[in-house]
Amino acid sequence: MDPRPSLTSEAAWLELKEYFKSNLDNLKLKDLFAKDPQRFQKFSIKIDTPNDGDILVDYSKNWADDELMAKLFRLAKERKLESARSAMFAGEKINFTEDRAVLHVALRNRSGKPVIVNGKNVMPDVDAVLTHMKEFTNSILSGHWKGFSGKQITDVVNIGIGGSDLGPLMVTEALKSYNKGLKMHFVSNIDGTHLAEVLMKVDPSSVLFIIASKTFTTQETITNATSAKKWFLEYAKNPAAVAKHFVALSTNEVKVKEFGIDPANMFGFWDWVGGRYSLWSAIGLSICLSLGYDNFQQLLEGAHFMDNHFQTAPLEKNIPVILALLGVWYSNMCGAETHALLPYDQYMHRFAAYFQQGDMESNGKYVTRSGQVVDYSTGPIVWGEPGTNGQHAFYQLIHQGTRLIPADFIATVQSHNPINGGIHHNILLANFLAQTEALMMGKTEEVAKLELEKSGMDADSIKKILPHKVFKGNKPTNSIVVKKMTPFVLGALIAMYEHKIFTQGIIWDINSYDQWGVELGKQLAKVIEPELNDNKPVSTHDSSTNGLINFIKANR
Ligand SMILES: O=P(O)(O)OC[C@H]1O[C@H](O)[C@@H](O)[C@@H](O)[C@@H]1O
Repeated sequence: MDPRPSLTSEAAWLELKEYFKSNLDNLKLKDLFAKDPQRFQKFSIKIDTPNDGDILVDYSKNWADDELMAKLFRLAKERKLESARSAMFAGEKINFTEDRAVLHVALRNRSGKPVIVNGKNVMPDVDAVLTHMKEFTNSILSGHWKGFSGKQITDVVNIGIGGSDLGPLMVTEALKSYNKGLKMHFVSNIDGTHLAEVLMKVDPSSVLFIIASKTFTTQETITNATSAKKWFLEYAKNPAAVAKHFVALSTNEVKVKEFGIDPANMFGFWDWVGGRYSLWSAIGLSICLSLGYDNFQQLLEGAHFMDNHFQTAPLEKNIPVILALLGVWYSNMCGAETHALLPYDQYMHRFAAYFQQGDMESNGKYVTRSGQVVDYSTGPIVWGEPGTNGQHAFYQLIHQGTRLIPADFIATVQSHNPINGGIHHNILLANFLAQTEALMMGKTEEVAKLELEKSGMDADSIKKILPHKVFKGNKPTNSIVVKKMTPFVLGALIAMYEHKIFTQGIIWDINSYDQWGVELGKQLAKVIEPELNDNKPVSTHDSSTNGLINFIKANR
């Protein structure tokens, strides 16, 4: 990709700044709706999936009108978004700090077309790993695969961290109703409690450990895997039994062998798959085992469907592009610092946690691709919890706090658990709808006053309480509604956010695909770890770090 001029010198950027200053008062949500009866039709997009119903993205409750949208699309064009998108899909090494292509889209490429990396079509390798995953999954689920004592596998423990944990965990939870019978467990934290708690629940003769690590050098994962193997061998006694109970997902065959896992039990992937984009690769093996291979394939199909939309829809009708541009508007022009992801779906309780890595590790960068320090903000803080729990916890601050918090509300029309005649889901949906309406409409002083008067309150008390009862409203939200959370639809939603992150990275001119920021803490932990092995006081750090280390040593 060519070097880009500084973002703050782009004509569209300057126009947006000006628009913010002179027009924000004209972008009040209530007025925008009053002015234009067609606003919902104009500012929403429905895409029709082949078998899983429509996906509706309603972005009409945003501080945006036609003129603003036109400026945002112009910004995307000035930043050469379309050619950057082609570069990614064509396998150019857009992750230049690691000299790597960025091709998670190849992992779910169902088009039959080749994808070339370093002059080689990678699709045969991708398909070979998928076939291996399919065979293995079928053999485990059918009970054909037996443990060392002849028992079938009943439990799967995925040991990984970051991208080798969050994706499989989020998806197996989000699609739990498709589970084929295996009990799924995830161990990520180096805190021995995480592994110890899981080991208490599983039987060594019927457990399968999946050691998931792109590099196979991550300290947490290798330590957890080593402790799991030690625990397993205490029961199995025979090192040959490891082959029946340990498999590896990695790009590093040498390290996998060194750990003692047979390369026949290794599922490979490649350096052009970023950790936080790897659930589509062999890292998805626990997803396959939980949902069955056909459902995993549906997840890939859904993502591919969204890849096609992102590649072919005009910018003005392109969902990831629109979500990204609105995010840029709020972050860079309106001063928003965070973005909330609020799924009204209990199964999606790890969705925000997943995209904390997806977004914050991708776009948490302060240096442009050409090495300049940015003079604008980049990736937002991403956070969220499922509705309605969030409503009873932090929504107060969204409704009446001082900060601007753009939020995506996500809901499914149909529930996987329509218990008690569907009343739960009706109430859930009513809350989903009411919140974005309330955030937009607010409650004026007049309305609040009338309500208090009607309740019979005296004038003095009304005066005291009235300011606290007013909601300013005008809080922007997106609503994303799908028919049902199927594997296909979830795949499409994940890919939608991936491409949103890509688009924002291009606007901000940062490399969204490296993660050097996670290294420094790891390096320092390696220095400190041996210092904890004796009781001698330490004085080589700053006084705070010395004080903390010495407190720990004195209290062991
Ligand atoms: O799969 P691995 O190699 O164990 O890495 C696990 C994680 O490590 C680091 O925190 C980062 O590089 C993440 O992006 C990665 O997902």
